Amino acid sequence: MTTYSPGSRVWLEDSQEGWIPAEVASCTKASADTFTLVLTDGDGKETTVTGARDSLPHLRNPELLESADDLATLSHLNEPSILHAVQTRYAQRKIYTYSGIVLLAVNPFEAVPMYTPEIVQQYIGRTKGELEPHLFAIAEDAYAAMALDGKGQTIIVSGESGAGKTESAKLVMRFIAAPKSPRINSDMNSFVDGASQVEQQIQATNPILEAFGNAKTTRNDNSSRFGKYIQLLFDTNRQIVGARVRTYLLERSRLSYQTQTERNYHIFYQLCAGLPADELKELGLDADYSKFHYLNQGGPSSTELSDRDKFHAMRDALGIVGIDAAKQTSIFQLLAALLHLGNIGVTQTRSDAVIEDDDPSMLHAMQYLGVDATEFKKWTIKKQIITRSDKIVTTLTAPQAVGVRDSIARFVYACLFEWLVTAVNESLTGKYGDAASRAETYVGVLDIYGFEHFDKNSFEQFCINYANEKLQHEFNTYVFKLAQEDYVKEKINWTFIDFDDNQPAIDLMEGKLGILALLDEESRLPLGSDASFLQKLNTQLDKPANKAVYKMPKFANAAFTIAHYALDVTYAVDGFLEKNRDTVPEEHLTLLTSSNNAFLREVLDTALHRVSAEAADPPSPGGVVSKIPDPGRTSLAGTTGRGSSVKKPTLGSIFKGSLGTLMDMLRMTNVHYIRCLKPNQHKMAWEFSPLQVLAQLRAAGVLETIRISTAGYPSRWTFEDFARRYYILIHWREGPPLIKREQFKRLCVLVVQKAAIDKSRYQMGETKLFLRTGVLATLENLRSAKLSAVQFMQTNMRRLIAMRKYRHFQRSVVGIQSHWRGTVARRAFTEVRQKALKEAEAAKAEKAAKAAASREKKASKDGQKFPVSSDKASEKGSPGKIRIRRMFSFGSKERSELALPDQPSPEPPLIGRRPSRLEAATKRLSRSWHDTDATSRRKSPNTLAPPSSTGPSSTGSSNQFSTPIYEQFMKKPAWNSSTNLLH
Ligand SMILES: Nc1ncnc2c1ncn2[C@@H]1O[C@H](COP(=O)(O)OP(=O)(O)OP(=O)(O)O)[C@@H](O)[C@H]1O
Repeated sequence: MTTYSPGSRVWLEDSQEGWIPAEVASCTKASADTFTLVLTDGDGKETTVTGARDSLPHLRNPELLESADDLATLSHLNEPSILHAVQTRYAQRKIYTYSGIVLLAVNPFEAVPMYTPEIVQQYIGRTKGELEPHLFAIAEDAYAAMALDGKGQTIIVSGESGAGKTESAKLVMRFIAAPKSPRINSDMNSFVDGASQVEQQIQATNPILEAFGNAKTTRNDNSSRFGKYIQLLFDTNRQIVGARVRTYLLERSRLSYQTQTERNYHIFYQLCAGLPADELKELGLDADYSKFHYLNQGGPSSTELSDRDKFHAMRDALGIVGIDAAKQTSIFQLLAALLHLGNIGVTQTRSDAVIEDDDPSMLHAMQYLGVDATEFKKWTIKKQIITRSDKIVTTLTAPQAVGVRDSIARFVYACLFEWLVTAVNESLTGKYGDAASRAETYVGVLDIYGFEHFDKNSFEQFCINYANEKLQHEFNTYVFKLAQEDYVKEKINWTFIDFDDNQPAIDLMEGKLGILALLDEESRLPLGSDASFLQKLNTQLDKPANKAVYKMPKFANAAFTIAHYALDVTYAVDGFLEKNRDTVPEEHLTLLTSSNNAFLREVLDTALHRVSAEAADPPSPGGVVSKIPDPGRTSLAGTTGRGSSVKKPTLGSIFKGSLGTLMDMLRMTNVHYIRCLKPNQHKMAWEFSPLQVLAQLRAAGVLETIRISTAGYPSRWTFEDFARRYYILIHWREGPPLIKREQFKRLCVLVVQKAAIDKSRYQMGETKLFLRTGVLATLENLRSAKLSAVQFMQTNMRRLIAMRKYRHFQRSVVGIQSHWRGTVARRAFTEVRQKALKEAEAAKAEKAAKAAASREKKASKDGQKFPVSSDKASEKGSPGKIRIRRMFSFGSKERSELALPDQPSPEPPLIGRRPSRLEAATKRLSRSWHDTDATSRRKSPNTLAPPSSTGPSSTGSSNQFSTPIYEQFMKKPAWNSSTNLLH
């Protein structure tokens, strides 16, 4: 059990973000089994939580694990931690994350450079986990497993609409179909340069299926409105020999109705935009598609140009899969017929529906369908009820007649789609399934709609969620089985545990007296209704045995609720019967199957009768039956004959049948999972809406899987990996030697003992160490604490060494500086002294000359007296002597010239003895030095910088010594470099 203590990192629930990080400020025991936590979030806001240990906030993982590329390695496996890991990685532009055997793929909503030929090359031959998570890693894993023992593989790609299933499935298929050493191609969308014919055919299926099966919806501009399973077939040499496509539950209602923001199937717009004018005219069509009722209910098309381009691409693709020009024209005629069908005017007179005999749309439609217009009109506005003894014909109201008209259009379109899939398959496997019979093994890719829940959920959501419930069951069984297999293989003590399985929900839907059975029963009653269906449901299913899965909603009358594995969904019964029956009246079926249009007959024949019996492809001419299991196909009729003896299957039963076949096949294969996630509703690149993704993680069963995982030992480490990471937890004398001797298991034992992990919380297997949830977090915390202590010691030791070095360096610099200053001062002093001596000598000579001159004068004017009145005359000595005296005397004019300009007061006079000239000069020089130095030191007190160039010597002072000395100093680079160093 994980513990809370001050400093523990937790997740606090938040209505906007889902969860926000917080820290435990204090933890106290409130009662015997309840605790009170005071939490502080990032903004410093305090929150107090009180509750039993299980209800306390989820713990956060150590930072190292927070953006782990495999969620299964998280120590605290909880919703917020998983969401946070996916969000952090997405913010780092990492769209793929593993969650055990599942790859989570978050839609980037913009082209990402992750599928280049270079990246394809990187993933070929590499095992999952060697490189960053990627769907190529999953594809390579599947291919390698298939190549190894020939076992069939299936990659299930699921997710909600717009999450990126189709794009992911296409990339996976391209990777698998790519030659295993493709030439590098600069076009990132086509890394299969030089693809073989089979590969080209496989790629050609995309534009065809997308044109006929995709449409613009509010959630996705290119939404696949059907599920599909594509099987890539390989021979014994693991070379691709062909492929097979199976489709599930095409959304038929779209053909006759679309909401304002959605569109009909792309093919209709492509036809109007891309067909040449003469061909359009021939078909009675118009480039302005808004003239057709089936196309003008939805929003305006903003992609006409791309519709035209796509039409040509689709036409080329039809050619590649072997549908020739004549067949193409027949297809376009049928499509034109459907558009005209939608334009047939139905009016109402009193209580009867009326269609004009010469309605141009009806005539056009019947012309292309090859059906008699009178008969068509009759059975569109009338209805025949066959009783045991009689046939009763009644008239229909206008809305009922419109309903019949639309059901015919939907039925023909569904048959056309089915025929196309068959044609594509013939091209991919050869007419007699030749490739399928040569194939030894396969990799299948299932692109299936994810769990859906809207404000109003109807029959479509019921079927989709039924499929997801079945897939989830397979998934749980598979994950659980895998987990347990590992325990057995590693020989650890393990009691097989049961997990809450979703079988009850599946039984509720498909059981003998389940929802689908009751719906079929009601659908077959001539007077069956949605209300009586709901009544049946409540009578049969609202029982204590179903309490956990079936509920009658409190606030909705015409609805029922199913507790799915992901969440509870309430279905409105309104329209269930109509959608389940969705078939044409018997009279119309007869009209269509006996049409003059040979192509229409072929289409219906293919769709209605080459079905379940042909579930396994027909034997090739050589009589070899395919070894490859067939994932089933959408059958539009039962297994019995044609005409009135056909027991018309309901959509529900068709879907149940094909799903059953699919599940049988999945059980025979190794399954790989890709769960696509849509990060936001407005298709914005790199925007992440946590609450929305959380709902998808729940719906994708990721959290359910985690729940299963946490029941056992979710963290598994090989002894070596574990030892190398955690050896620092034991004594340094023990760890490294054990690693050197490769005694990893022994080291693991020492680590868990040293960390005082309870024995019930880990198990030693044969090659792996199994840890219960939370243990890894404890070990990570211990490791972080130890590393922090080591780092602390290292930091302080480094600081000490650096300080010592610094002081030594500082002393050296100061020593050099004082030596250098001494040298410079001595040099200056010598210069001054020499100059002074010279001047003294000159003065002496001058004095001698003057004395001689004076003596001469005296001799010539003997006896004459001269008056002495000026100050100068009072000075004793010769003029030279007087000048020298003035120069070195204090208080004189010369002295002031020598003084530094900023010297506040003159030097006090020497008391007693008058200093010698040399003494005075030396003293002045040294004082000048000292003062200058002090001034510059004052200016930059913390440095050992040389005297500033703006100091006294450069301010125009008359100091004849300081200027050249400073200049010398300034010229010395050693000063600057040493100064910088000390900075
Ligand atoms: N790997 C990717 N890189 C770039 N863009 C992507 C990727 N995957 C999906 N997209 C974008 O998301 C859009 C929707 O993707 P996609 O059609 O595959 O969704 P989907 O899950 O198949 O939806 P639906 O169920 O409605 O068919 C694409 O048109 C594309 O713009």
